[in-house]
Amino acid sequence: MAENDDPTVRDWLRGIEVFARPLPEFATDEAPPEPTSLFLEWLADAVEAKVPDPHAMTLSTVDETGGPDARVLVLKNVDASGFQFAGHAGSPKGRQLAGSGRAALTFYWAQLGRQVRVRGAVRPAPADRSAADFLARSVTARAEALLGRQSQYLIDPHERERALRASLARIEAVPDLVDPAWTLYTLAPDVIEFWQAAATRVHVRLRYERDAGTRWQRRLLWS
Ligand SMILES: Cc1cc2nc3c(=O)[nH]c(=O)nc-3n(C[C@H](O)[C@H](O)[C@H](O)COP(=O)(O)O)c2cc1C
Repeated sequence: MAENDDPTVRDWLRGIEVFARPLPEFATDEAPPEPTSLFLEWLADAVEAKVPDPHAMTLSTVDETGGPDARVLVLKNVDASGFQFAGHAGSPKGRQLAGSGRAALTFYWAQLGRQVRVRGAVRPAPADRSAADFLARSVTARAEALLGRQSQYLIDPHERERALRASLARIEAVPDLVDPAWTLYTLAPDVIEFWQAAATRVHVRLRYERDAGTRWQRRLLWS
């Protein structure tokens, strides 16, 4: 059978409805001059609509060969400096962020038919802020991070259990132990797009682009 030639799967996928629910209107002429307040408004709407894990987002990066990579992370904060998230500097995403210095974030809030896309330069936060983020994590999450082996092959699950126990013991002995490789990153956006689905399929798109200064330009996009 040729690739992608299974009519059962194709028909099954085609039969799944998309955007078949009441969706909000997006009055772009009422959008604020800067995107942060609109993002926070949409995030609050997602919380209100009980979207599961509304602060989960896809972080996209490129590796040293230009190959794309992506994974889901939680958003830690948003302020005038940008979007913050945290991870291990020695992980694949940490190495990719250090290499290219740029990334993209994607949020999708299905209940509301809303997508937000963010692009920009990424910088590590000062060590004290990364440390504070690390110490705010659960003991197990800290113990796991201290292993510094994220995304490596796991050959022996028993070795992982042993290493985790040793890591937990280190934290018990020194409760404010910090992994210096745990890093809070800030993505300073230069482009943010707000995308609102419509049942008519005439979707509404508004893109904020930062000009050479710090001002934002708002532009509608074809859908
Ligand atoms: C909902 C959700 C939230 C996650 N949050 C984080 C996070 O905040 N930081 C993190 O390093 N990994 C987080 N992960 C795990 C990442 O998706 C990923 O597996 C891990 O960071 C390794 O990625 P890498 O190999 O690209 O470095 C989360 C996964 C999910 C599904």
